[in-house]
Amino acid sequence: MSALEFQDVTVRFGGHPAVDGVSLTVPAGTTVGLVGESGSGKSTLAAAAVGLHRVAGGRVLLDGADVTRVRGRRPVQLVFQDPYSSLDPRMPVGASIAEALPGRRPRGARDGRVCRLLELVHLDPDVRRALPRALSGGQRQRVALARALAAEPAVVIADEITSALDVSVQGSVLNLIRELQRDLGLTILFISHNLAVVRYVSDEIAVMAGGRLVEHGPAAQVLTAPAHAHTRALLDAVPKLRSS
Ligand SMILES: Nc1ncnc2c1ncn2[C@@H]1O[C@H](COP(=O)(O)OP(=O)(O)OP(=O)(O)O)[C@@H](O)[C@H]1O
Repeated sequence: MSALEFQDVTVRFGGHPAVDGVSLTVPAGTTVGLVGESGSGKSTLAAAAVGLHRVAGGRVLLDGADVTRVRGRRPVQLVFQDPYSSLDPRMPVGASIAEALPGRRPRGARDGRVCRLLELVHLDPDVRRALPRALSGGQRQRVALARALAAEPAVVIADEITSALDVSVQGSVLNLIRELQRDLGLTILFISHNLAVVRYVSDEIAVMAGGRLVEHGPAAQVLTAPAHAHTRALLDAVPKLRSS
């Protein structure tokens, strides 16, 4: 299990800071939910952690080492809202997952590993022969998770992974996230604009607004005693928040 640590991270686009001095730790083996309205900088922070955006200031550390400088195998895996962006539409999903497996292994061993990864995300191993377009949105998102797990990551960053799904499917993907976190001891940064969704999976909740982190604490505390006006506004946007 590994901790992911953003230390005073700044990311700029054309001089404008989209992420402005954010410090946030995702403790090993826990899920931290990151919420904030559209444009608050959540995705930019996530992309910085996997080297997709250059960090203009600060550092992103994995167990104390700068993760943006890691060569080869990526210990931090990012799963997006739209699995089409991570799955090649012309490639059977099994091949997409196999591509992400580390190291060399015989074909039979690769196929066996792909089947086990599909089972882990509760898909029939036969799905490996299908193209992404033959699958439902929820199934594609499960394949994207299997592909991320194939890389044997220490940390998974899930960026709005349920936002494009029907509400009924959202619940089953959220259950899967909880299960994977618990069974594999993953460290997860779970990003969503929807506080109700974040609440369901998170040990801690962090809130971004205007590129800055404005609130962070245990999930129950942030939800019941929000300290910042932005958090209260996000809570007000979820009128049907039920207790569980
Ligand atoms: N590649 C880019 N080039 C220029 N500006 C960008 C780029 N990516 C993001 N931005 C800007 O950075 C700011 C933060 O965007 P970001 O996508 O990180 O926010 P977000 O909280 O993830 O919102 P959303 O959920 O809508 O994606 C916004 O003002 C956005 O327009």
